[in-house]
Amino acid sequence: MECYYCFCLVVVGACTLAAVYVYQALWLAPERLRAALRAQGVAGPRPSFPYGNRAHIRQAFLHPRAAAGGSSIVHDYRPALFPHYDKWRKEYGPMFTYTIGNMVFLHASRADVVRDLGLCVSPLDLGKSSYMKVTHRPLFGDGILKSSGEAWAYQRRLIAPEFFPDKVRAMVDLMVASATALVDSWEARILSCNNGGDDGLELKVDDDLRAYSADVISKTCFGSSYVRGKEIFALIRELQKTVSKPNLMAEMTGLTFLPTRTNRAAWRLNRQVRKLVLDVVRETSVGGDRTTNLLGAMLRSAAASSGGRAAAEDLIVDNCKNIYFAGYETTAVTSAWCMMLLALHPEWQARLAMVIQETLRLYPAGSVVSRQALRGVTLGGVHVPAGVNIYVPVSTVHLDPGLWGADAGEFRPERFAAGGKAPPPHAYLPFGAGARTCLGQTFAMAELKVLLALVVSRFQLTLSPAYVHSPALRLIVEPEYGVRLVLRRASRSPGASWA
Ligand code: HEM
Repeated sequence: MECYYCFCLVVVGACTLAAVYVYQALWLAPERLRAALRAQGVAGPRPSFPYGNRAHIRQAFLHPRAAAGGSSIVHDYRPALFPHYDKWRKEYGPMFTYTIGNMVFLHASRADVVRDLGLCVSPLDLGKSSYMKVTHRPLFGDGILKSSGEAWAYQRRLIAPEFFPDKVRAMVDLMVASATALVDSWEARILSCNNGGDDGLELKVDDDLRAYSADVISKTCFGSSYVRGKEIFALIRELQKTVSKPNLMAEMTGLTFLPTRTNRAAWRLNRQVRKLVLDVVRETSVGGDRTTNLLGAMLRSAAASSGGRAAAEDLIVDNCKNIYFAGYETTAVTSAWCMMLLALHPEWQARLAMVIQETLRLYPAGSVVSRQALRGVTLGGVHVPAGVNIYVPVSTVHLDPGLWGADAGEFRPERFAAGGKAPPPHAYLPFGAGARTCLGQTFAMAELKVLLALVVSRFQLTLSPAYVHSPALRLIVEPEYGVRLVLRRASRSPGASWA
């Protein structure tokens, strides 16, 4: 009998301890962070236990989203994609706090916060936001995009030199060859579908632009041909779709081993991608030290490291996936948005560089710049305690009439004209901000310029009446139904300029 009481006491004690631990982790710890922000005047919606403000977010999404076509295109996609941010910004101003599960967020759409992000130069100050890290693990692993601290700094040092301007210049010929193959194929399709006439070709350009982007990344960074990379890209895109919905329970508990349908699909895709990447690695290894591309740099670093074979393979596979994702989707989607805007505003088809910049302002592929304070930092005059996730909503900064003027929501590439009024400081961040800005920025701009210059020199673009304007968030902001254009062969070269 005594034994029974002892057992009951142990069970009750263990349950109480577990309950206290859970309450501490899910409520008291985040409440301390919220209190520190509240004390400095940073307010926000009241969270409830245990999911924080998740119900408020769901409610905000209940309103029907706008989809528009033809002349009724509105560039501001925030009411459709981020209605909760819009609502809270109206209630609490440009800096507010909210909570998802036990993760506390500081939402800040102010240029001084962007400026201060740039001042936090130590990898120990700010890391990447850990929100969705568990959900996205199959897609990003511990590669450069999602890692923090010294692990991130090491990978940045390893990868950055591969995207220095002289390296990118050496890649331009490969970009031109890939872009030429694409426009040649479009021209051939126009000719074959019109029997040599020029009534134009209706085309959903997205998949072809993805193929171009995949070809460029594959050849320049990995030396493999697109034929080999094609399978990897298709799998990564499937993986991206599979893990794009937050798995809140896994985020709060860290438990990822449950064989749910999503988990099983992600594991399968992950195994397939790993195998294919390692196949490419084995082929590349034959080139040994002579391989001068990104993959070669990673192979040399892995060979020099003392971390063992599994760690070396992880470094390579994770970063190949990261670069495929970072450099493939982003550029393909930006070029699709760019062609949509050029079709809508044909008068700009001869002046491209400003158009690319304006496209990246209206349709930045990365919708937020996200960080997590690894130790206390000061941003925009607010002391942000360690553990807080900092989200800068890029489109809100880009569309702020206080920063960009009353026409902030309109397509006006001339705002980037050389010699014109300079864009407002710390208010343009399509490639991120601070120490973690996009490594592929020069590469991406070169790739976009090469492609668009060739496209507008060969074709006149108009928007198809079938185009439906519906930006959708799938990790990056994409045209939900693709970009449908009508392409006609240009009667003469318009002489696209980089003005
Ligand atoms: C239009 C095309 C692109 C856009 C809009 C874009 C945008 C971004 C953004 C917003 C970030 C996060 C920056 C931050 O958190 O402050 C990022 C990071 C990154 N991007 Fe890009 N990117 C593009 C193309 C590329 C390409 C072509 C590559 C490589 C081939 C690339 C490689 C990377 C890498 C490695 C990082 C991680 C940097 C780090 O965390 O240290 N990106 N990019």
